[in-house]
Amino acid sequence: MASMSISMDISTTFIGLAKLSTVRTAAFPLLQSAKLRQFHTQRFGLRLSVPNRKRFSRRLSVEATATTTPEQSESDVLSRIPPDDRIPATIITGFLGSGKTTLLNHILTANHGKRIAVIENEYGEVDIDGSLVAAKSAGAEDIVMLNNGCLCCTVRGDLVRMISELVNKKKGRFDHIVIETTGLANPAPIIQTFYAEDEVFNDVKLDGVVTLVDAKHAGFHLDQVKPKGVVNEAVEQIAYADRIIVNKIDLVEEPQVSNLVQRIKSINRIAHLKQAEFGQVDLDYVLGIGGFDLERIESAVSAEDSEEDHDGHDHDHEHCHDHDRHQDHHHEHEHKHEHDHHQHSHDHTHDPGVSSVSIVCEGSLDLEKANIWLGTLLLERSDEIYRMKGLLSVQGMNERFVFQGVHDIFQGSPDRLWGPNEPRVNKIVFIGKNLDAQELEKGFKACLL
Ligand SMILES: Nc1nc2c(ncn2[C@@H]2O[C@H](COP(=O)(O)OP(=O)(O)OP(=O)(O)O)[C@@H](O)[C@H]2O)c(=O)[nH]1
Repeated sequence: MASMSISMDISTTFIGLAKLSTVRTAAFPLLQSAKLRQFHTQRFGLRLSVPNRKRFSRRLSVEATATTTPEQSESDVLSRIPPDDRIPATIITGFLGSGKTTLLNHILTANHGKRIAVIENEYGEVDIDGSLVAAKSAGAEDIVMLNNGCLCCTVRGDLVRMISELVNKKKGRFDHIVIETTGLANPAPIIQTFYAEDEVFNDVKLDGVVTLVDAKHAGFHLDQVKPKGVVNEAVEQIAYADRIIVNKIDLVEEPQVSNLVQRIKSINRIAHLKQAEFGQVDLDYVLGIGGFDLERIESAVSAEDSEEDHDGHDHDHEHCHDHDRHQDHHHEHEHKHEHDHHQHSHDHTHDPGVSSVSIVCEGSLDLEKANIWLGTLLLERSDEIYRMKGLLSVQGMNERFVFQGVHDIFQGSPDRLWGPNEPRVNKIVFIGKNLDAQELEKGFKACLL
């Protein structure tokens, strides 16, 4: 994989992407950082919520049966404990662009003998991750897309239905479910689904939460000071992890990785942590972890939680983002959680400045123009453009061109050939702060021939 600096020549970068099979552009070293350092460190205050203690305790009741009957022989006890043959599910989470799909593809293409069903949740209505996963996923039994909202919020009910459907219609055809969340998902409500929803709990057990952390950009997201009541998703994703993968270490120097590792440990001391490039970890690090232990997390964060005022108040979450094309996200979400010993309330809102803009249009791209437009855009806005993904139709190229960007780094490669009757449609999604949909669409369309 070649790398080049945008400062060399913006106008050759995008063309380079199109010509080389896979190219990473490590760009804008000057831009990144002064701004990053001025963010304050946010104190982490995890609020772990057990949605329904009674239901959650069902999981414990099996263990209680085993330990509260000492007079019985071990074999007698064991015979009373139904084997847990529920299907394991792994949640892959991590901030935008941290490498979730890359890890998923690694899982799907590796030789582990497991038949895996995938639930893919994309932020924005254009299904790009699904195409990228599907293209490489010889190992996947099924890939189901959840495109109309963020799993942790509006489509949580859909997740329940989807899991039930998978189980009811395809039981026996897969051994493991992998769920990739959006980069902006707060994992807590997703985790809770596995304990709170009968339809899920009876057939599926949460095997583990794997969080990808982008070694280059994570510090920026962790430092972001959110408005009062707004969840810092990057922090929560680390907080809820069983396994953490500090990914993309090829993009940074060792001291930066060490600092980040310390930082992560200050948020979550109990998760196992590995460093990786392109999500390349042993599969037994991420699959077959053996159960997400809600109580383990709960006790680990109780010290921080106890510093909050918990006296008998409701716990409301409110998230705002809407996934209409060319619009800022605003969705509202409210759910109440009951803690073991007390109730409390917090308003959780996804950062209201974060939005996605999706552009879909037929036509062929003029690379020269696209290059100049994109280069200029990123020079000015790379801090605020968290993520770009595109499936592009490039003039003179027979293959689809897959384009990915995370802040100032972007990468592209030709994908499969366009089908003979397949419309050459460009799809590009931007996720970031203060995006101007009209401006982006205008700029992109101006690059079409
Ligand atoms: N240099 C480098 N690039 C990586 C690494 N891992 C992933 N990438 C690239 O980073 C980009 C984003 O990776 P994805 O796997 O799509 O990230 P994601 O977390 O699924 O992204 P979202 O779905 O947008 O949240 C892609 O271009 C990957 O090829 C890595 O270790 N090093």
